[in-house]
Amino acid sequence: MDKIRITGGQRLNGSIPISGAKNAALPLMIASLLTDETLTLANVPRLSDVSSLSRILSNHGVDRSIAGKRIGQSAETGQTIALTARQIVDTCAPYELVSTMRASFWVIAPILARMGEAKVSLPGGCAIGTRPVDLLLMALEKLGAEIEIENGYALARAPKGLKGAEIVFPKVTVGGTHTALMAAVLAQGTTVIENAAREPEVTDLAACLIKMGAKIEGAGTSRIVVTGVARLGGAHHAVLPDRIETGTYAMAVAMTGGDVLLEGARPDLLQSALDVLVKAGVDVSSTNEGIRVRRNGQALNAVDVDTDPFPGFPTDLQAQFMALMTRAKGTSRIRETIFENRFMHVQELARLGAKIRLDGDAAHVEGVAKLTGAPVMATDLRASVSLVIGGLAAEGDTTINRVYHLDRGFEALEAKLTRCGAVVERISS
Ligand SMILES: CC(=O)N[C@H]1[C@@H](OP(=O)(O)OP(=O)(O)OC[C@H]2O[C@@H](n3ccc(=O)[nH]c3=O)[C@H](O)[C@@H]2O)O[C@H](CO)[C@@H](O)[C@@H]1O
Ligand SMILES: C=C(OP(=O)(O)O)C(=O)O
Repeated sequence: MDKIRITGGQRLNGSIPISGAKNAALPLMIASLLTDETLTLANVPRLSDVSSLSRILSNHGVDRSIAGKRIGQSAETGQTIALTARQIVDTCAPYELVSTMRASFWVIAPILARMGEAKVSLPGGCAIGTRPVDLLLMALEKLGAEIEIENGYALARAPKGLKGAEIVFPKVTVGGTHTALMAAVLAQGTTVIENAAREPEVTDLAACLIKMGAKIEGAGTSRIVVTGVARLGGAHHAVLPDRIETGTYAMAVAMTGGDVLLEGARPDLLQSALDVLVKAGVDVSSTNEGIRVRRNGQALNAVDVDTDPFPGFPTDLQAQFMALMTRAKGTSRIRETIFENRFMHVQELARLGAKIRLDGDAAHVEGVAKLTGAPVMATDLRASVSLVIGGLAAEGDTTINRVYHLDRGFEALEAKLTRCGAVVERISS
Protein backbone atom coordinates (compact mmCIF):
# COMPACT_ATOMS: atom_id res chain seq x y z
CA MET A 1 0.00 0.00 0.00
CA ASP A 2 1.34 3.44 -0.96
CA LYS A 3 2.26 6.01 1.69
CA ILE A 4 2.80 9.76 1.49
CA ARG A 5 5.70 11.39 3.31
CA ILE A 6 5.54 15.12 4.01
CA THR A 7 8.41 17.15 5.39
CA GLY A 8 6.61 20.05 7.03
CA GLY A 9 7.47 23.69 7.49
CA GLN A 10 7.39 25.04 3.90
CA ARG A 11 5.13 27.94 2.97
CA LEU A 12 2.97 27.42 -0.12
CA ASN A 13 3.42 29.89 -2.99
CA GLY A 14 2.29 29.73 -6.61
CA SER A 15 -0.84 28.36 -8.25
CA ILE A 16 -2.89 25.19 -8.11
CA PRO A 17 -5.29 24.17 -10.90
CA ILE A 18 -8.62 23.07 -9.42
CA SER A 19 -9.99 19.83 -10.86
CA GLY A 20 -13.55 18.92 -11.78
CA ALA A 21 -15.65 17.93 -8.79
CA LYS A 22 -15.71 14.24 -7.88
CA ASN A 23 -19.16 14.61 -6.36
CA ALA A 24 -20.52 16.14 -9.56
CA ALA A 25 -18.70 13.80 -11.96
CA LEU A 26 -20.10 10.64 -10.33
CA PRO A 27 -23.85 11.41 -10.71
CA LEU A 28 -23.20 12.89 -14.17
CA MET A 29 -21.55 9.64 -15.27
CA ILE A 30 -24.50 7.70 -13.84
CA ALA A 31 -26.89 9.90 -15.85
CA SER A 32 -25.42 8.34 -19.02
CA LEU A 33 -27.59 5.28 -18.22
CA LEU A 34 -30.71 7.36 -18.99
CA THR A 35 -30.13 7.49 -22.75
CA ASP A 36 -28.99 5.31 -25.65
CA GLU A 37 -27.09 8.30 -27.08
CA THR A 38 -23.61 9.52 -26.07
CA LEU A 39 -23.08 11.71 -23.02
CA THR A 40 -19.73 13.48 -23.27
CA LEU A 41 -18.32 14.85 -20.01
CA ALA A 42 -15.34 17.23 -19.91
CA ASN A 43 -13.20 18.13 -16.89
CA VAL A 44 -13.70 14.72 -15.27
CA PRO A 45 -11.04 14.29 -12.56
CA ARG A 46 -8.63 11.32 -12.71
CA LEU A 47 -9.61 9.60 -9.51
CA SER A 48 -10.02 6.05 -8.32
CA ASP A 49 -13.74 6.68 -7.66
CA VAL A 50 -14.15 7.62 -11.33
CA SER A 51 -12.38 4.38 -12.36
CA SER A 52 -14.52 2.33 -9.95
CA LEU A 53 -17.71 3.85 -11.32
CA SER A 54 -16.50 3.27 -14.89
CA ARG A 55 -16.19 -0.46 -14.06
CA ILE A 56 -19.73 -0.48 -12.64
CA LEU A 57 -21.15 1.30 -15.70
CA SER A 58 -19.29 -1.02 -18.02
CA ASN A 59 -20.95 -3.98 -16.26
CA HIS A 60 -24.32 -2.44 -17.22
CA GLY A 61 -23.17 -2.15 -20.84
CA VAL A 62 -21.90 1.43 -21.02
CA ASP A 63 -19.15 1.99 -23.64
CA ARG A 64 -16.50 4.53 -22.67
CA SER A 65 -13.82 6.43 -24.54
CA ILE A 66 -11.37 8.88 -22.97
CA ALA A 67 -9.36 11.88 -24.13
CA GLY A 68 -6.83 13.46 -21.75
CA LYS A 69 -6.02 17.10 -21.12
CA ARG A 70 -2.96 18.67 -19.52
CA ILE A 71 -3.32 21.76 -17.36
CA GLY A 72 -0.52 23.57 -15.53
CA GLN A 73 3.17 22.74 -15.37
CA SER A 74 3.39 19.58 -13.37
CA ALA A 75 -0.13 18.64 -12.45
CA GLU A 76 -1.95 16.67 -15.07
CA THR A 77 -5.63 17.09 -14.47
CA GLY A 78 -8.92 16.47 -16.17
CA GLN A 79 -10.12 14.18 -18.91
CA THR A 80 -13.01 14.11 -21.34
CA ILE A 81 -15.01 10.91 -21.35
CA ALA A 82 -17.73 9.81 -23.74
CA LEU A 83 -20.25 7.37 -22.27
CA THR A 84 -22.77 5.47 -24.40
CA ALA A 85 -25.36 3.15 -22.88
CA ARG A 86 -26.81 1.92 -26.18
CA GLN A 87 -28.34 -1.00 -24.31
CA ILE A 88 -28.42 -1.81 -20.62
CA VAL A 89 -27.20 -5.38 -20.72
CA ASP A 90 -27.48 -6.10 -16.98
CA THR A 91 -29.91 -4.45 -14.54
CA CYS A 92 -28.02 -5.81 -11.51
CA ALA A 93 -25.22 -3.90 -9.72
CA PRO A 94 -23.47 -6.59 -7.67
CA TYR A 95 -22.09 -6.31 -4.14
CA GLU A 96 -18.43 -6.69 -5.25
CA LEU A 97 -18.73 -3.49 -7.33
CA VAL A 98 -21.15 -1.37 -5.24
CA SER A 99 -19.24 -2.01 -2.00
CA THR A 100 -16.20 -0.17 -3.41
CA MET A 101 -18.11 3.11 -3.64
CA ARG A 102 -21.34 4.29 -2.00
CA ALA A 103 -22.44 6.66 -4.78
CA SER A 104 -22.72 3.69 -7.16
CA PHE A 105 -26.03 2.85 -5.43
CA TRP A 106 -27.51 5.79 -7.37
CA VAL A 107 -27.50 3.67 -10.58
CA ILE A 108 -30.76 2.23 -9.23
CA ALA A 109 -32.69 5.30 -10.45
CA PRO A 110 -31.73 5.47 -14.15
CA ILE A 111 -31.79 1.68 -14.58
CA LEU A 112 -35.26 1.48 -13.03
CA ALA A 113 -36.49 4.46 -15.07
CA ARG A 114 -35.23 3.04 -18.35
CA MET A 115 -35.71 -0.70 -17.85
CA GLY A 116 -38.61 -0.94 -15.37
CA GLU A 117 -36.49 -2.93 -12.93
CA ALA A 118 -33.18 -2.73 -11.10
CA LYS A 119 -31.36 -4.87 -8.54
CA VAL A 120 -28.62 -3.04 -6.67
CA SER A 121 -26.57 -4.18 -3.70
CA LEU A 122 -27.12 -2.12 -0.54
CA PRO A 123 -23.97 -0.05 -0.01
CA GLY A 124 -23.54 -0.54 3.75
CA GLY A 125 -22.06 1.87 6.29
CA CYS A 126 -18.64 3.46 6.18
CA ALA A 127 -16.08 5.23 8.35
CA ILE A 128 -18.17 8.42 8.67
CA GLY A 129 -21.55 6.94 9.64
CA THR A 130 -24.24 4.34 8.94
CA ARG A 131 -25.48 6.18 5.84
CA PRO A 132 -28.81 4.41 5.19
CA VAL A 133 -30.57 4.57 1.79
CA ASP A 134 -34.15 4.59 3.18
CA LEU A 135 -34.90 8.06 1.77
CA LEU A 136 -33.63 7.11 -1.70
CA LEU A 137 -35.92 4.08 -1.68
CA MET A 138 -38.81 6.17 -0.30
CA ALA A 139 -38.43 8.54 -3.28
CA LEU A 140 -38.58 5.64 -5.76
CA GLU A 141 -41.64 4.19 -3.98
CA LYS A 142 -43.40 7.55 -4.22
CA LEU A 143 -42.79 7.40 -7.97
CA GLY A 144 -44.61 4.07 -8.07
CA ALA A 145 -41.79 1.54 -7.71
CA GLU A 146 -42.24 -1.60 -5.64
CA ILE A 147 -39.18 -2.13 -3.48
CA GLU A 148 -38.06 -5.30 -1.72
CA ILE A 149 -34.87 -5.94 0.19
CA GLU A 150 -33.59 -9.45 -0.41
CA ASN A 151 -30.18 -10.99 0.35
CA GLY A 152 -28.56 -7.60 0.77
CA TYR A 153 -29.99 -6.23 -2.49
CA ALA A 154 -32.62 -3.58 -3.15
CA LEU A 155 -34.98 -4.89 -5.85
CA ALA A 156 -36.97 -2.13 -7.52
CA ARG A 157 -39.75 -2.84 -10.03
CA ALA A 158 -42.03 -0.55 -12.02
CA PRO A 159 -43.15 -2.68 -15.00
CA LYS A 160 -45.66 -0.06 -16.17
CA GLY A 161 -43.17 2.79 -15.74
CA LEU A 162 -42.72 5.43 -13.04
CA LYS A 163 -45.37 8.08 -12.34
CA GLY A 164 -44.78 11.66 -11.23
CA ALA A 165 -45.50 12.34 -7.54
CA GLU A 166 -44.75 14.64 -4.63
CA ILE A 167 -41.57 13.61 -2.79
CA VAL A 168 -40.97 15.33 0.54
CA PHE A 169 -37.56 14.59 2.05
CA PRO A 170 -37.68 14.76 5.87
CA LYS A 171 -33.98 15.70 5.84
CA VAL A 172 -31.75 17.11 3.15
CA THR A 173 -30.07 14.32 1.21
CA VAL A 174 -27.78 14.89 -1.75
CA GLY A 175 -27.93 11.27 -2.94
CA GLY A 176 -31.71 11.22 -2.39
CA THR A 177 -32.12 14.32 -4.55
CA HIS A 178 -29.86 12.90 -7.32
CA THR A 179 -31.86 9.66 -7.23
CA ALA A 180 -35.25 11.39 -7.30
CA LEU A 181 -34.15 13.62 -10.20
CA MET A 182 -32.80 10.77 -12.32
CA ALA A 183 -35.96 8.71 -11.77
CA ALA A 184 -38.40 11.60 -12.29
CA VAL A 185 -37.01 12.81 -15.62
CA LEU A 186 -38.41 9.72 -17.40
CA ALA A 187 -41.57 9.33 -15.24
CA GLN A 188 -45.04 10.08 -16.63
CA GLY A 189 -46.31 13.44 -15.40
CA THR A 190 -44.98 15.94 -12.89
CA THR A 191 -42.81 15.32 -9.84
CA VAL A 192 -42.29 17.87 -7.09
CA ILE A 193 -39.25 17.35 -4.84
CA GLU A 194 -39.59 19.25 -1.56
CA ASN A 195 -36.68 19.92 0.81
CA ALA A 196 -34.36 19.07 -2.08
CA ALA A 197 -30.60 19.37 -1.58
CA ARG A 198 -29.33 22.72 -2.92
CA GLU A 199 -25.71 21.55 -3.34
CA PRO A 200 -24.01 22.81 -6.54
CA GLU A 201 -23.53 19.19 -7.63
CA VAL A 202 -27.34 18.76 -7.75
CA THR A 203 -27.59 21.92 -9.86
CA ASP A 204 -24.85 20.58 -12.16
CA LEU A 205 -26.67 17.27 -12.61
CA ALA A 206 -29.92 19.12 -13.39
CA ALA A 207 -28.12 21.37 -15.91
CA CYS A 208 -26.77 18.32 -17.72
CA LEU A 209 -30.14 16.52 -17.65
CA ILE A 210 -31.75 19.63 -19.16
CA LYS A 211 -29.17 19.53 -22.00
CA MET A 212 -30.20 15.88 -22.49
CA GLY A 213 -33.82 17.01 -22.95
CA ALA A 214 -35.21 16.83 -19.40
CA LYS A 215 -37.69 19.41 -18.10
CA ILE A 216 -36.52 20.58 -14.68
CA GLU A 217 -37.20 23.82 -12.81
CA GLY A 218 -35.89 25.01 -9.46
CA ALA A 219 -32.62 23.06 -9.20
CA GLY A 220 -30.46 24.88 -6.65
CA THR A 221 -33.56 25.69 -4.54
CA SER A 222 -35.29 23.41 -2.05
CA ARG A 223 -38.26 22.82 -4.41
CA ILE A 224 -37.54 21.14 -7.73
CA VAL A 225 -40.27 20.48 -10.29
CA VAL A 226 -39.69 17.84 -12.96
CA THR A 227 -42.00 17.22 -15.91
CA GLY A 228 -41.28 13.74 -17.24
CA VAL A 229 -40.36 13.20 -20.91
CA ALA A 230 -40.53 9.99 -22.98
CA ARG A 231 -36.80 9.85 -23.78
CA LEU A 232 -33.53 11.69 -23.28
CA GLY A 233 -30.71 12.21 -25.79
CA GLY A 234 -26.97 12.78 -25.75
CA ALA A 235 -25.24 15.98 -24.60
CA HIS A 236 -21.87 17.63 -23.86
CA HIS A 237 -21.29 18.91 -20.35
CA ALA A 238 -18.25 20.15 -18.40
CA VAL A 239 -18.06 19.11 -14.74
CA LEU A 240 -18.04 22.09 -12.37
CA PRO A 241 -14.89 22.86 -10.32
CA ASP A 242 -14.41 20.94 -7.09
CA ARG A 243 -15.44 23.18 -4.17
CA ILE A 244 -14.10 20.69 -1.62
CA GLU A 245 -10.69 20.52 -3.30
CA THR A 246 -10.74 24.33 -3.48
CA GLY A 247 -11.51 24.65 0.23
CA THR A 248 -8.90 22.03 1.10
CA TYR A 249 -6.06 23.88 -0.65
CA ALA A 250 -7.31 27.20 0.73
CA MET A 251 -6.98 25.72 4.22
CA ALA A 252 -3.56 24.27 3.41
CA VAL A 253 -2.32 27.76 2.43
CA ALA A 254 -3.97 29.25 5.53
CA MET A 255 -2.12 26.64 7.59
CA THR A 256 1.39 27.04 6.16
CA GLY A 257 1.20 30.71 5.23
CA GLY A 258 2.03 31.89 1.70
CA ASP A 259 0.20 33.11 -1.39
CA VAL A 260 -1.55 30.76 -3.79
CA LEU A 261 -3.94 31.24 -6.70
CA LEU A 262 -6.53 28.46 -6.90
CA GLU A 263 -6.98 28.45 -10.68
CA GLY A 264 -10.51 27.96 -11.99
CA ALA A 265 -12.04 27.94 -8.48
CA ARG A 266 -15.47 29.57 -8.07
CA PRO A 267 -16.10 31.49 -4.81
CA ASP A 268 -19.89 31.13 -5.10
CA LEU A 269 -19.50 27.36 -4.62
CA LEU A 270 -18.00 27.70 -1.14
CA GLN A 271 -18.79 31.17 0.17
CA SER A 272 -19.52 30.00 3.73
CA ALA A 273 -16.12 28.29 4.00
CA LEU A 274 -14.33 31.33 2.54
CA ASP A 275 -16.17 33.58 5.05
CA VAL A 276 -14.92 31.37 7.88
CA LEU A 277 -11.34 31.63 6.58
CA VAL A 278 -11.63 35.41 6.47
CA LYS A 279 -12.84 35.36 10.11
CA ALA A 280 -9.81 33.23 10.91
CA GLY A 281 -7.60 36.04 9.60
CA VAL A 282 -6.82 34.75 6.10
CA ASP A 283 -6.82 37.05 3.03
CA VAL A 284 -9.19 35.67 0.40
CA SER A 285 -9.93 37.46 -2.86
CA SER A 286 -11.61 36.60 -6.15
CA THR A 287 -9.74 37.20 -9.39
CA ASN A 288 -10.62 36.54 -13.03
CA GLU A 289 -8.53 33.37 -12.81
CA GLY A 290 -9.93 31.96 -9.58
CA ILE A 291 -9.48 32.52 -5.84
CA ARG A 292 -6.31 33.94 -4.28
CA VAL A 293 -5.52 32.89 -0.70
CA ARG A 294 -2.81 34.60 1.37
CA ARG A 295 -1.52 34.55 4.91
CA ASN A 296 1.69 36.37 5.64
CA GLY A 297 2.53 36.45 9.29
CA GLN A 298 -0.95 37.11 10.71
CA ALA A 299 -1.93 34.75 13.54
CA LEU A 300 -4.89 32.42 12.97
CA ASN A 301 -8.02 33.24 14.99
CA ALA A 302 -10.10 30.45 16.49
CA VAL A 303 -13.52 30.32 14.77
CA ASP A 304 -16.55 28.19 15.72
CA VAL A 305 -18.21 26.27 12.91
CA ASP A 306 -21.29 24.05 12.46
CA THR A 307 -21.47 21.87 9.36
CA ASP A 308 -24.72 22.25 7.40
CA PRO A 309 -26.21 21.41 4.01
CA PHE A 310 -25.39 23.91 1.23
CA PRO A 311 -25.09 26.89 1.43
CA GLY A 312 -23.80 26.16 4.94
CA PHE A 313 -20.29 25.03 5.86
CA PRO A 314 -19.74 21.64 4.14
CA THR A 315 -19.19 18.50 6.19
CA ASP A 316 -16.60 17.52 3.56
CA LEU A 317 -14.39 20.41 4.79
CA GLN A 318 -14.87 19.77 8.51
CA ALA A 319 -11.73 17.63 9.00
CA GLN A 320 -9.54 20.06 7.04
CA PHE A 321 -10.83 23.02 9.06
CA MET A 322 -10.17 21.13 12.26
CA ALA A 323 -6.56 20.61 11.19
CA LEU A 324 -6.28 24.37 10.59
CA MET A 325 -7.77 25.21 14.00
CA THR A 326 -5.12 23.09 15.77
CA ARG A 327 -2.75 26.04 15.14
CA ALA A 328 -5.19 28.87 15.94
CA LYS A 329 -4.96 31.30 18.84
CA GLY A 330 -7.53 30.04 21.37
CA THR A 331 -10.17 27.31 21.30
CA SER A 332 -12.67 26.67 18.53
CA ARG A 333 -15.79 24.50 18.64
CA ILE A 334 -16.58 22.47 15.53
CA ARG A 335 -20.01 20.77 15.38
CA GLU A 336 -20.68 17.99 12.89
CA THR A 337 -24.41 17.95 12.15
CA ILE A 338 -24.56 15.78 9.01
CA PHE A 339 -22.78 12.51 9.87
CA GLU A 340 -22.79 10.87 13.31
CA ASN A 341 -19.24 9.51 13.19
CA ARG A 342 -17.13 11.96 11.25
CA PHE A 343 -14.39 12.53 13.83
CA MET A 344 -12.01 9.66 13.02
CA HIS A 345 -9.26 12.19 12.20
CA VAL A 346 -9.22 13.47 15.81
CA GLN A 347 -7.07 10.68 17.19
CA GLU A 348 -4.68 10.91 14.23
CA LEU A 349 -4.33 14.72 14.50
CA ALA A 350 -3.55 14.11 18.18
CA ARG A 351 -0.51 12.08 17.04
CA LEU A 352 0.82 15.32 15.51
CA GLY A 353 0.35 17.08 18.87
CA ALA A 354 -3.16 18.52 18.39
CA LYS A 355 -5.31 19.08 21.49
CA ILE A 356 -8.88 18.13 20.66
CA ARG A 357 -11.66 17.12 23.07
CA LEU A 358 -14.78 15.41 21.75
CA ASP A 359 -18.16 16.05 23.32
CA GLY A 360 -21.06 14.43 21.43
CA ASP A 361 -21.36 16.06 18.02
CA ALA A 362 -18.80 18.77 18.89
CA ALA A 363 -15.01 18.89 18.88
CA HIS A 364 -13.26 21.51 21.00
CA VAL A 365 -9.93 22.33 19.40
CA GLU A 366 -7.36 24.14 21.53
CA GLY A 367 -4.73 25.74 19.33
CA VAL A 368 -1.13 24.67 20.05
CA ALA A 369 2.16 26.45 19.37
CA LYS A 370 3.49 23.69 17.11
CA LEU A 371 2.71 20.31 15.58
CA THR A 372 5.36 17.63 15.18
CA GLY A 373 5.52 15.01 12.42
CA ALA A 374 4.46 11.40 13.10
CA PRO A 375 3.25 8.29 11.28
CA VAL A 376 -0.54 8.58 10.91
CA MET A 377 -3.31 6.53 9.37
CA ALA A 378 -5.89 7.74 6.87
CA THR A 379 -9.41 6.57 7.79
CA ASP A 380 -11.51 8.20 5.07
CA LEU A 381 -11.08 10.62 2.22
CA ARG A 382 -11.39 14.00 3.95
CA ALA A 383 -9.83 12.76 7.18
CA SER A 384 -6.74 11.77 5.18
CA VAL A 385 -6.34 15.17 3.63
CA SER A 386 -6.70 16.82 7.06
CA LEU A 387 -3.56 14.86 7.98
CA VAL A 388 -1.83 16.23 4.88
CA ILE A 389 -2.69 19.76 6.08
CA GLY A 390 -1.41 18.91 9.56
CA GLY A 391 1.77 17.39 8.10
CA LEU A 392 2.49 20.47 5.94
CA ALA A 393 2.73 22.58 9.11
CA ALA A 394 4.33 20.00 11.41
CA GLU A 395 8.03 20.02 12.28
CA GLY A 396 9.79 17.04 10.69
CA ASP A 397 8.33 14.14 8.74
CA THR A 398 4.71 12.92 8.69
CA THR A 399 3.99 9.63 6.96
CA ILE A 400 0.38 9.02 5.95
CA ASN A 401 -0.62 5.40 5.50
CA ARG A 402 -3.59 4.07 3.49
CA VAL A 403 -3.23 6.67 0.76
CA TYR A 404 -5.90 4.92 -1.33
CA HIS A 405 -8.45 7.03 0.56
CA LEU A 406 -6.79 10.20 -0.81
CA ASP A 407 -6.68 8.79 -4.33
CA ARG A 408 -10.49 8.52 -4.26
CA GLY A 409 -10.92 12.28 -4.25
CA PHE A 410 -7.74 14.35 -4.82
CA GLU A 411 -6.33 14.44 -8.33
CA ALA A 412 -2.53 14.85 -8.57
CA LEU A 413 -2.29 15.92 -4.92
CA GLU A 414 1.50 15.54 -4.60
CA ALA A 415 2.14 17.37 -7.89
CA LYS A 416 -0.18 20.24 -7.00
CA LEU A 417 1.42 20.75 -3.58
CA THR A 418 4.99 20.22 -4.79
CA ARG A 419 4.70 22.94 -7.45
CA CYS A 420 3.87 25.37 -4.62
CA GLY A 421 6.98 24.47 -2.63
CA ALA A 422 5.74 21.67 -0.36
CA VAL A 423 7.99 18.67 0.24
CA VAL A 424 5.65 15.75 -0.47
CA GLU A 425 6.65 12.34 -1.72
CA ARG A 426 4.68 9.18 -2.52
CA ILE A 427 6.35 6.00 -1.35
CA SER A 428 5.08 3.10 -3.46
CA SER A 429 5.20 -0.39 -2.07
C1 LIG B 1 -20.60 11.21 -3.68
C2 LIG B 1 -21.19 12.33 -2.92
O1 LIG B 1 -21.72 13.27 -3.50
N1 LIG B 1 -21.07 12.28 -1.61
C3 LIG B 1 -21.53 13.40 -0.81
C4 LIG B 1 -22.99 13.23 -0.49
O2 LIG B 1 -23.14 11.98 0.18
P1 LIG B 1 -24.60 11.38 0.38
O3 LIG B 1 -25.44 11.72 -0.79
O4 LIG B 1 -24.41 9.95 0.72
O5 LIG B 1 -25.08 12.19 1.66
P2 LIG B 1 -26.56 12.62 2.05
O6 LIG B 1 -26.74 14.06 1.74
O7 LIG B 1 -27.53 11.67 1.43
O8 LIG B 1 -26.56 12.40 3.62
C5 LIG B 1 -26.99 13.42 4.52
C6 LIG B 1 -27.54 12.79 5.76
O9 LIG B 1 -28.75 12.10 5.45
C7 LIG B 1 -28.71 10.77 5.93
N2 LIG B 1 -29.49 9.92 5.01
C8 LIG B 1 -29.22 9.95 3.67
C9 LIG B 1 -29.93 9.15 2.81
C10 LIG B 1 -30.94 8.31 3.34
O10 LIG B 1 -31.60 7.54 2.61
N3 LIG B 1 -31.18 8.31 4.67
C11 LIG B 1 -30.48 9.12 5.54
O11 LIG B 1 -30.72 9.09 6.74
C12 LIG B 1 -27.23 10.44 5.95
O12 LIG B 1 -26.94 9.35 6.80
C13 LIG B 1 -26.62 11.75 6.42
O13 LIG B 1 -26.73 11.83 7.79
O14 LIG B 1 -23.42 14.31 0.35
C14 LIG B 1 -22.74 14.38 1.61
C15 LIG B 1 -23.35 15.53 2.41
O15 LIG B 1 -23.08 16.73 1.81
C16 LIG B 1 -21.24 14.56 1.39
O16 LIG B 1 -20.58 14.49 2.62
C17 LIG B 1 -20.70 13.47 0.47
O17 LIG B 1 -19.37 13.78 0.10
C1 LIG C 1 -17.97 11.32 1.92
C2 LIG C 1 -17.49 11.53 0.68
O1 LIG C 1 -17.71 10.73 -0.39
P1 LIG C 1 -18.69 9.47 -0.47
O2 LIG C 1 -20.08 9.98 -0.31
O3 LIG C 1 -18.44 8.92 -1.84
O4 LIG C 1 -18.28 8.52 0.63
C3 LIG C 1 -16.69 12.72 0.37
O5 LIG C 1 -16.54 13.02 -0.84
O6 LIG C 1 -16.18 13.36 1.30
